[in-house]
Amino acid sequence: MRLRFTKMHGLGNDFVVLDGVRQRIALDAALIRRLADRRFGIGCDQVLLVEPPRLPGTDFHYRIFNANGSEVEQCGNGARCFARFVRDQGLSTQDEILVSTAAGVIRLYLEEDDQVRVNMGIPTFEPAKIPFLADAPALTHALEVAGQTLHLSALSLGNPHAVILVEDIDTAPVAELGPLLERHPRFPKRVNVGFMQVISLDAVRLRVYERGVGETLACGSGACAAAVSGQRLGLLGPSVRVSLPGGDLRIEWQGEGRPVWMSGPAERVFVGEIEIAEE
Ligand SMILES: N[C@H](CCC[C@H](N)C(=O)O)C(=O)O
Repeated sequence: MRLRFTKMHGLGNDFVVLDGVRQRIALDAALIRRLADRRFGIGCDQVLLVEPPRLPGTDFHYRIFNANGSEVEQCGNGARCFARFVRDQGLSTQDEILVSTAAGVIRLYLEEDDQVRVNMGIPTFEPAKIPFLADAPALTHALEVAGQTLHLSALSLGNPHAVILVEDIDTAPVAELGPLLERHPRFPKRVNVGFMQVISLDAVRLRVYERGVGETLACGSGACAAAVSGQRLGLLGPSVRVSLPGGDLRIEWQGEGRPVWMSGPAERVFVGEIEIAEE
């Protein structure tokens, strides 16, 4: 069977986007891993599946799969590419698109200058969503990792994030600490790990070791998690430029109980077809 796909990226965080509205697609973890494989498949950090709406008042459903085949609740860079995809494919003519995900409903806005703005929902510090915070939602928590005591913040944007403050992201031990934290027992659903260097009240540099992938060139939900954590620590204001290795995102948050807004680009790279085994 031939499966049509579109290759896209948000600041180098790259995706295979599948139209599940006009083609019937049965995805399983093995097929996801094959599509994501940079040698034996197409290659991407995540596979995004566009599906017909499941909730009244929404325009689409959005499923997200990490390269390791795990299905997850949220993908910020992917949401921007989702909006660009449905417009380019003629699946929608709207500038505002309401999409249900495993984490709830997100609202996407296509803007003139090829930017996409996303209401990423309200960050939560509830232990039910981020069990790490079961011992009271303090602002930072000490955690022993590889003989070091790390001080990290933790929160959920639908998907789980830990954020560590570092002096310089260029020398941050991302490759060493990322995998150890990603699968630390205190994060039973594993976790995305952000290493944040605060530059000023409205600018940070960030690297993210993503759950189910490894370090990516950018992480939209990770940028939101970093900006929210920094604001709660009194280090950042309500509007932050987050500079990731792949480029910059603008993140805005008006405080507890309010949604986080993310603005940034979404690019299409190529379209193609891949042979997959019949069902
Ligand atoms: N690795 C993430 C999903 C993708 C998030 C990232 N690509 C983004 O732009 O938010 C997780 O397992 O929760």
